[in-house]
Amino acid sequence: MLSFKNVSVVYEKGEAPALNNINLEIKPEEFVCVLGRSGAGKSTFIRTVNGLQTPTDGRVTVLGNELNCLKEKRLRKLRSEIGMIFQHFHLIPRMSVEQNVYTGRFGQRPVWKNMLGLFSEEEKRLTDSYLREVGLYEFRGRRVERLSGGQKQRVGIARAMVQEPSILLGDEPVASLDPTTSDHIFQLLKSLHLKRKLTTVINVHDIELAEKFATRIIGLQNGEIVFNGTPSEMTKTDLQHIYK
Ligand SMILES: Nc1ncnc2c1ncn2[C@@H]1O[C@H](COP(=O)(O)OP(=O)(O)OP(=O)(O)O)[C@@H](O)[C@H]1O
Repeated sequence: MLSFKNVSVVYEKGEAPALNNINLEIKPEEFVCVLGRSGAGKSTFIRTVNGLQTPTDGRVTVLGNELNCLKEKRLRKLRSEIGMIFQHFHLIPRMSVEQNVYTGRFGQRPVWKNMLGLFSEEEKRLTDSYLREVGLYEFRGRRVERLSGGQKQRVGIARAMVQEPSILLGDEPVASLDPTTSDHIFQLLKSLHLKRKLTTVINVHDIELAEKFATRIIGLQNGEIVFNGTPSEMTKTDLQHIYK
């Protein structure tokens, strides 16, 4: 599903690599949490999966496509298979919940249809169904700027899901939320993951959330994988190593 072969990312010549010779396979339907200190390379890792960051060395293969070899059109098509959620939501504050969710379809439609705001019955049905699933159907007409952080992240999740992705990526999606809301968001992510048979990869700072929800944990330190195993395999020593 996802494969990293000797992948390194160096942002500035002469500086330490943000990712250093990563070798990794992620299989379909895994729920992977990536742990690591600030600056360990978690965001860089996620960004290499959807082609937002090009590796300096090595090969990233996603759904059988080697990213380096893809032309813009194929990359765009592949990205429509990859939903993404963010720490700061990346929503359009003055637009409604529903309109924000519709933008998840933009990558799969001609630009003129997006500009005219024309959506098919199928797209409307999909949007309504995900708004119900994330618990925001009653709020569909409300401007996003009038929502709480947890509600905003639910909009972000619905927007990612209307793409009907097979891969869901999260770059610290709960870092701005309180512990209870974070747990609720993870419960939602896990239920979508199971129901839609997603392959999910999420960066998270909260060790307890990773232990509770992940099927596999990857620990990064200084751009290298220092732990790769199930939550039950992760010992205190492993954690000390990740957060050293
Ligand atoms: N656009 C960039 N240009 C130059 N250096 C960068 C860039 N983005 C990240 N870095 C550097 O790469 C390293 C890894 O950063 P990255 O953001 O991937 O870590 P992270 O684990 O996601 O951190 P955080 O938890 O703080 O978000 C850091 O040393 C960072 O300073």
